[in-house]
Amino acid sequence: MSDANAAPGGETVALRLPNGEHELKVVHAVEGAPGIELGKLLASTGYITHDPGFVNTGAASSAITYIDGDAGILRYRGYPIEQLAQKSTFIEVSYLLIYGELPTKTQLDDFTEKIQRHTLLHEDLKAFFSGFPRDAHPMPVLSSAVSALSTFYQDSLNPFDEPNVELSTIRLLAKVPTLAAYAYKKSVGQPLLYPDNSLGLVENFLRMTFGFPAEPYEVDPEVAKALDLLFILHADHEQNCSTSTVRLVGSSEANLFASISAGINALFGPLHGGANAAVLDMLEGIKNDGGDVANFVSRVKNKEKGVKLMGFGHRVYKNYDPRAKIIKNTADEILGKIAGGDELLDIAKKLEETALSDDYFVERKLYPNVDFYTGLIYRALGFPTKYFTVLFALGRLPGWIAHWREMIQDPATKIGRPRQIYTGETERDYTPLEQR
Ligand SMILES: CC(=O)SCCNC(=O)CCNC(=O)[C@H](O)C(C)(C)COP(=O)(O)OP(=O)(O)OC[C@H]1O[C@@H](n2cnc3c(N)ncnc32)[C@H](O)[C@@H]1OP(=O)(O)O
Ligand SMILES: O=C([O-])CC(=O)C(=O)O
Repeated sequence: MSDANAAPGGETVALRLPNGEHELKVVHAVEGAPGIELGKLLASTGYITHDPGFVNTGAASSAITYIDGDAGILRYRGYPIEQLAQKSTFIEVSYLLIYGELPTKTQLDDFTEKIQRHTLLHEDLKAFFSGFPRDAHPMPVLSSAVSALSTFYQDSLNPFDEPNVELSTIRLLAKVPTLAAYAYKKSVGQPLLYPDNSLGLVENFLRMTFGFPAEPYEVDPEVAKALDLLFILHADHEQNCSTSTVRLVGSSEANLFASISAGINALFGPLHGGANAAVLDMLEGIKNDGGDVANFVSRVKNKEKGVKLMGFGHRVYKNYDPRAKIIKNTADEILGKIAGGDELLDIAKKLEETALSDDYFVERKLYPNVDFYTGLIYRALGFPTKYFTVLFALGRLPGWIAHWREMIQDPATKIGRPRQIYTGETERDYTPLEQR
């Protein structure tokens, strides 16, 4: 086969397959990222591409988030993550991701007000929380509750009914923080609070999580600011596992609530969003073993079963994750202000330093990802480890919604349906039970 990647956009190159020579058109979807219509060509010739983990499969066209993994660049709708982190707010970023442009003041006020009006849950939905076991993990509690929204808003299940998709979007942005706070309250056995709609989205969530009914709760502005920043940094990451799940489920024309619930379940795993909790467990384990970072790193390099450097490595970033850079730079400040420092932060930094000067990690281009430093901040804000991935889900919600809407509106969308390479038995005859 010719070196197709070397050909400039618009040209055709020859692809030689056992069934003949084919012309392959080279397309440039994004500057610097050549795409080749190989998939379409192979499908037409009957070949199946074996790509476990979809390492090299472009499953969608998207105008939402741009990543250059080699250069460590992340942009939402063209805006660098560094600028958004410094200047924007989570609610504004949510608007940007979903509608494509930064809002005007009137648009932002209107969006904020709509969300504030929809934060309440139906009383029957609140009753779900008493059905889960007390020690239930808050992630499946959240995904079940989001799935249950489909049963309360049955008028909003048609994915092509635009006004109702808009309403479902607002309902999700408004109600998921309430559901997330209730998942927390359930896990600590405390009473649920009604939302206070005079508060902003993050402040309201903090109050419902840490406040008590009929007691005043002062939101610490430093805590709200730190959480808002983390939500911005998590808000989208193109075709990651949970977003791809949302798109895959939605490609069958399943409704928005069902698709987001599936995304929450995909996020739960420790190789994806669950890594933020796994990092903290890892750091605590190292601390309890006397802080021997070098020993832990050699266990990772020896590929000891179940031992990985959690919060390290990424499918797309082969350079420092720009979000991890921002979080690392702010962790000292935030932890200093809120918790007066943190011993685990010192272990994390030592771990990073040891890994980044080791050939094993250098050769494999393994750097800290978004999950490496976040858990330390969540812990300082008062969240238990088990709850960290729920916070990731709150941040990722607008990205999931934006992708679902983009997918539903895209005429090129087809039901997601990968093929397989069959490795089982060839045809054989049935043996009656008494002869086996
Ligand atoms: C929000 C997010 O989802 S960010 C990711 C969060 N997940 C984690 O932090 C979990 C730890 N990291 C990982 O498991 C992986 O790096 C993933 C899942 C993120 C990416 O996986 P992949 O792109 O499939 O990379 P892959 O597993 O092929 O790794 C390539 C090589 O690096 C090694 N490697 C990758 N990540 C790590 C790690 N965290 N610790 C040790 N070695 C690692 C692999 O063992 C493999 O080595 P090999 O070539 O000797 O077999
Ligand atoms: O993009 C990915 O593969 C993982 C992810 O969600 C992120 O890094 O935020």
